[in-house]
Amino acid sequence: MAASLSRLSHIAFHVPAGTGLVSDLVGKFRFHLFAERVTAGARQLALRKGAAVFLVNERLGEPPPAHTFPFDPTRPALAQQPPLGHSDKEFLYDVNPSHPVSTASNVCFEVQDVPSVSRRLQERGCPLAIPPTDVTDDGGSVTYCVVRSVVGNISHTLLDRSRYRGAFLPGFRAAGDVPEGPRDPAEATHFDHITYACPRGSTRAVLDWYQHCFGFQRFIVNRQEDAAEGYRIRGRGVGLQLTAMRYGKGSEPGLADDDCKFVLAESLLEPGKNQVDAFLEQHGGAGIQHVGLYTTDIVSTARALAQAGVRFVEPPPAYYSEAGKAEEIRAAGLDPRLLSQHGILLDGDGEGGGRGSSPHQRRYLMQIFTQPIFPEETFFLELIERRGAAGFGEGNIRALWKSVQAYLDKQE
Ligand SMILES: O=C(O)C(=O)Cc1ccc(O)cc1
Repeated sequence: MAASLSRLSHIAFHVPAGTGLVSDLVGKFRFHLFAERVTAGARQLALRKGAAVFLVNERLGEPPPAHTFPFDPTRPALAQQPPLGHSDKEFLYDVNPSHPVSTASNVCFEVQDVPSVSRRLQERGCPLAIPPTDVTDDGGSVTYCVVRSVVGNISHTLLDRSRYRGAFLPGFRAAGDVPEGPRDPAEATHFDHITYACPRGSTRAVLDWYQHCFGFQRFIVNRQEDAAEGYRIRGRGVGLQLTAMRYGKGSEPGLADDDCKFVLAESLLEPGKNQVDAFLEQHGGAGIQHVGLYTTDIVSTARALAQAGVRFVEPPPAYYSEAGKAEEIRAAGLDPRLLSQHGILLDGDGEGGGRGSSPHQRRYLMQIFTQPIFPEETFFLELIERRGAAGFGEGNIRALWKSVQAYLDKQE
């Protein structure tokens, strides 16, 4: 039997000190710092927004921050590790990825029984980077292990925190201020999805690995999707293949609405620059390209984050005047001017959505994408509000793709 995952715990970044990630997450994205661990060589900070938790691992005492490190995308990433002077024991609960650029590289899950999950993974041929390990402090103890995935630098920490009552994990102390007052309108509730940028032709092997090791199951993101190939959007300058998967929870058959989905994105051979290939080149291989934060009120969330300084990708100028777009937005009970003011995209996912359907059938989603949050064209965040649509829509993806392509062309 595959190893069974209970729920997503957090997503971890690895960055050199001084990248500004923590101050951006707090000041612009309105995450709240709630726990920290500091050693001579590392700072680990846990930040929360609703149920979405990021762990930022900062390497201290390291010479140049990522944007001044002379990264050469034509050489293999692993040959270019910056000259670090710290031991790989500095980061608790993770392997040290020593990645040449800032990266989100660990998706951590809670599991019920780490030793049994580790045994199952080993039986399935998945070697552990860190075997089952106990960590204890005054709040109790946690057992964890780490497995490296088959995708670029992505690892998975698997942990059992059922015997722990502290702020986050043993070794961390509570930090930051607990937010007071009314609920923040910019609040996001949880991680909706995590999208991996994958090299061309690798999706099948990735799906097989997650299915084999963790019992992930494929799910359909759009009615137009081909069962063998995934959802392919191509032509007019776009070439993208999406395949989605999600984890089953042991004996529980379905997924709760707020469970995080995983999306594998590959570029298809089409002329011009694109977001997936730019990621692979500048990140130095496959990895987590973006994370979708779920909100129940995307207009308020986007407005609050923009006011705090978050920079979003601007949709192509013609997006809101495309045939039928304004009617589609009005039919959803929304004001096209309001969405265009904020740059929010609206689309059906091909399942009873979109134009021409009667209002009670309409299922749609709204999305807005941030610009990359590091100096490279790599990781970005997304806000997503779903009204019945569980997948993704072609219109939104085309709009994002075109905007990014125009931007990348200007960078030449
Ligand atoms: O729309 C989303 O959030 C997706 O996850 C689909 C997607 C994947 C990769 C891209 O470069 C752009 C869009």
